[in-house]
Amino acid sequence: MEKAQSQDAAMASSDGSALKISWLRICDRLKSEVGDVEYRMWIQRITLGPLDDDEITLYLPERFLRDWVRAQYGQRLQSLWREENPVVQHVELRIDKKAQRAAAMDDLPQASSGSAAHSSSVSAMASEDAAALEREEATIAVPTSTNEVRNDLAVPLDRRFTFDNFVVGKPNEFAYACAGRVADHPASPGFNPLFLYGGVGLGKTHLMHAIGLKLIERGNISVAYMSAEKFMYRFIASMQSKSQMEFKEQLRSVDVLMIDDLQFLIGKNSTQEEFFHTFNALVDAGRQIIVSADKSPSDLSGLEDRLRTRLGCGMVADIHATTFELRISILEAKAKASGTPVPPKVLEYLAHKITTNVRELEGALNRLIAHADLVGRPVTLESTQDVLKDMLKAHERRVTIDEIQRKVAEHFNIRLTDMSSARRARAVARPRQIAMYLAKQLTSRSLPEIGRKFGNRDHTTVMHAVNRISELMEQDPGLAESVELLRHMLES
Ligand SMILES: Nc1ncnc2c1ncn2[C@@H]1O[C@H](COP(=O)(O)OP(=O)(O)OP(=O)(O)O)[C@@H](O)[C@H]1O
Repeated sequence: MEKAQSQDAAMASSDGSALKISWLRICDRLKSEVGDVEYRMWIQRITLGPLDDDEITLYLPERFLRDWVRAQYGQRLQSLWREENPVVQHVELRIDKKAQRAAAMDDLPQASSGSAAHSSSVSAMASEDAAALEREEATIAVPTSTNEVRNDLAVPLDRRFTFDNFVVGKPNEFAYACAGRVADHPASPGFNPLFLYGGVGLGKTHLMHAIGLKLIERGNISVAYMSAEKFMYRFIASMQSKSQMEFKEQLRSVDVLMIDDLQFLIGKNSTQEEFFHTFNALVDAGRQIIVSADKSPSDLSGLEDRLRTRLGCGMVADIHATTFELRISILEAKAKASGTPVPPKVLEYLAHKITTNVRELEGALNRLIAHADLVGRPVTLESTQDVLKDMLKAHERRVTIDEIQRKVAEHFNIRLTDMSSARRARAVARPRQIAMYLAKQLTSRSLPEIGRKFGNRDHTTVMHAVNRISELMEQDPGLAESVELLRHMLES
């Protein structure tokens, strides 16, 4: 009787609709754990396959997606399935063969048949991607120079991002000089590739565009600029539309290739490989490559070694965080260009309050100027405090993972490097877990982002740390007090 019941339960939980419901619930849970961006990028690409005994198959359309999902979410998918549906004990991640295109040049396996139901979901995905790409294309302005690449590969350059509009100070003078040199003498020895790196909103894109604009202005040179993300989507789209050769040829035909935010390619092995071959082909042919990233080549762990080595072979230039003096100079230049008078004490106030990046500084100034124009009153310190109230408040409260790591390391008297080290001794591992817990509580970072900041740990490790510290805080008042004290120090 009991056996019959459990068989019934197993059947009920393994029929198609029960599986779909389980899968939807798992997707919801993953979405809240990993955040919207990661979810859309990876989990949403998965389609549900059949259940065979106790093994559920999940499909991904490309090898690199499959490998990435397996490495990042494999264990978590398995444990969520086990929780949601006791019939499922194992999760198998497979490449959907129908989604692949026969491509002799490519490293992906050859196409073969798959299930009809599944192939329709994949072609739906392919057309969804194509539609997204079309929408993107539609929002891209038409290039105004005949020298720009006239294919669908490159994104037009922003004409405001010139060398003249770039304010130079100690933190960016070296990068500025290197960019100027490449604009004057592209592909010269020692400057190919040019690798620009630095924190968010510090002018990397601006400098790349400035190089491109100057080269185009001088004439007869083709420049292609795109983000690494766009490179990846173009690459995938070319596979889906069987136009890889065209994609490769277009890339290899440019004189200057600029790829922004290269860190996006971390973990995307097939796209990295494609980029590596493009890189070699262009450099060997005496063309210029310019790359930007948030870290130096040697710190971009997750990129293949051979690619990192090649990226570091030319000129590597760091853009440092802004100083107060540079922020003031940037504000003065932008205020002057706007034509609206802004008193020096307002500029000083902004430069003191907004220290994170130039994009935010610029945004604050633009808001003040727009407000003054709209109400027809001059900008004053009082109006600044009022207009930017919410923005300034958000700045005051913002806590970064770096600060959390520093404070926690100081508090427990451990080395800062132990926050990302592999050491497992309790004296190090517990403070690290506390720092992860505080990062989850005090920042809006997703679990994978937090994991990356702690020595590229998996998001499940972060989740475990968060749960463990919550439990311990209930059991151990001493530990709860330490954590609360740290939270208070970080928030005040
Ligand atoms: N030194 C500078 N002088 C003038 N404007 C600057 C300077 N640095 C940055 N900016 C402006 O700040 C904004 C952000 O810069 P940009 O987009 O180049 O940053 P980024 O380093 O590429 O950031 P991300 O990491 O987000 O890609 C742009 O509007 C840019 O013009």
